[in-house]
Amino acid sequence: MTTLDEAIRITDLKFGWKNDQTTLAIPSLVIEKGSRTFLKGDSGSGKSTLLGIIAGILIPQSGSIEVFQENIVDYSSSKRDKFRAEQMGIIFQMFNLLPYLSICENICLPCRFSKSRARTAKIANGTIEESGKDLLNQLGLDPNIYWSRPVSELSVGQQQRVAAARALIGGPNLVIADEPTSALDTKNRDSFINLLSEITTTHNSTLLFVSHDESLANQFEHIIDLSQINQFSGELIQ
Ligand SMILES: Nc1ncnc2c1ncn2[C@@H]1O[C@H](COP(=O)(O)OP(=O)(O)OP(=O)(O)O)[C@@H](O)[C@H]1O
Repeated sequence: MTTLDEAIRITDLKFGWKNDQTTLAIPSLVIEKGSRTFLKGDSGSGKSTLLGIIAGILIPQSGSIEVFQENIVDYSSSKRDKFRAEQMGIIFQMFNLLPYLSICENICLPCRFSKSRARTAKIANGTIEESGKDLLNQLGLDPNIYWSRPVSELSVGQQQRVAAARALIGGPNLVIADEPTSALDTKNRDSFINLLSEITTTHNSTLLFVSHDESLANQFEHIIDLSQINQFSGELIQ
């Protein structure tokens, strides 16, 4: 059972991309509500897979994944989608911006799927759009220049920041960031992490951050090494 202080509780997780292979076998993992955690692990060790499971995008073969006291494994896929839209802001490794939408439309999208995030954005800045512009500005992109542009015109580092603004709008309870700084220079990377910390602290959001760059780990309260918690030893999933 999860307690009210917990954002995520994973119990007896087993996941394999194919039924006869195990990628993750995690007996137990607990992440406290409001904490900021750095998840590290070698390339290919399963970090993105674990984030996909926590986000309810991937379903494990067995185990329970409780997010804010709800076992999302038991949910239908539409209920999981709704839960994700309400509770989570996700910066995907490949950004997943919608290329046929403008920057403005991409950033404001979560507020179309979540009333509570729309409400929080309006309370913060008057309108959803102003909230998006404020985030974009804080991330170092001038909204006067970029707001109405198609995302296809952006550099990779700029797309990463638009993806971050989309994840943060409306203060979701859980922010999941998969290599969110890989395309940023040092200056933008540091201000990005500061902003992520600031916004998640303001909303008492839980932050789960994945990066190859271990020099970033000291900016987080908790560090989880996937190789320490993943008991996968090559056995088949039973
Ligand atoms: N869509 C997929 N289909 C089949 N296997 C996959 C798929 N995605 C990942 N894998 C496999 O799962 C394992 C874990 O991959 P994952 O992307 O989770 O690792 P990672 O730790 O995030 O790596 P990186 O740091 O390089 O992004 C790898 O062996 C990978 O080949």
